[in-house]
Amino acid sequence: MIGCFVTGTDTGAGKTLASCALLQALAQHHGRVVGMKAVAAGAEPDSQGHWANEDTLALRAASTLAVPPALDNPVLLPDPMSPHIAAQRAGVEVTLAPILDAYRQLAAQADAVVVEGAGGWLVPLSETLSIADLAVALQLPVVLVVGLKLGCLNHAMLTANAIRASGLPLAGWIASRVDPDMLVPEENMDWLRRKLGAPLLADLPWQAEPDPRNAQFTLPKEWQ
Ligand SMILES: Nc1ncnc2c1ncn2[C@@H]1O[C@H](COP(=O)(O)OP(=O)(O)OP(=O)(O)O)[C@@H](O)[C@H]1O
Ligand SMILES: C[C@H](N)[C@H](N)CCCCCC(=O)O
Ligand SMILES: [Mg+2]
Repeated sequence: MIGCFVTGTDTGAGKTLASCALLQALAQHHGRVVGMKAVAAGAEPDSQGHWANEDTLALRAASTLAVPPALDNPVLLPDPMSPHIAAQRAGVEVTLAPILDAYRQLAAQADAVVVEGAGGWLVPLSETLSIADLAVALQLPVVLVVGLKLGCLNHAMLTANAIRASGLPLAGWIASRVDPDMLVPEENMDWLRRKLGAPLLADLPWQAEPDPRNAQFTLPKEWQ
């Protein structure tokens, strides 16, 4: 079973697009791949009028294994804001146990599980819990999505250092070209390639209408 935790340089870095593209790349080698939005903040009614999070719906569309919502999105908070505040406003406390339990159930059915975080690495889930704590509890290798724009070099290095300090391996990184007007993108990519110390798994071009099917991946050997 392959599992990984997708984090980003920030919210809006392109984690959902990258996670969907990663699911599709994994599906070329494995039959049952499933995405998980462990903690979602922000919900809208879906086509059947059920409340759902848009990242969860996108991950579902890129998965080959259909599972109940309690497994691919164990924590759904209505308000689109930092999860610790959304949870407070919903009158709930985010805890690890139900998320770990849902992940175990997914891992028992799937060949590959891609878990998307929320925002960046140190985003709070509660007064005492962060996204990093969740990734550590899951004991998953991490994929870092770098939203390629001015400022991302600092965010990428800080995040890579924090991931390694947590004891988890950085399995690779994905560039998502979120800013079509960025100056010297190739020079920035060159620096990240040399300094992040992990393989570039995919370089997602800027797309007016982002579609995960447009991605070319180089998966780590153990994921093929
Ligand atoms: N390569 C790209 N080209 C164009 N737009 C992109 C690209 N990557 C991401 N985007 C857009 O940037 C916006 C933010 O991306 P996205 O929602 O995937 O971020 P995220 O990291 O998943 O954030 P969150 O923390 O909310 O989960 C979206 O509208 C997305 O479609
Ligand atoms: C609501 C949003 N789309 C994300 N899911 C949550 C982003 C939290 C960011 C918190 C922060 O770092 O300030
Ligand atoms: Mg997302």
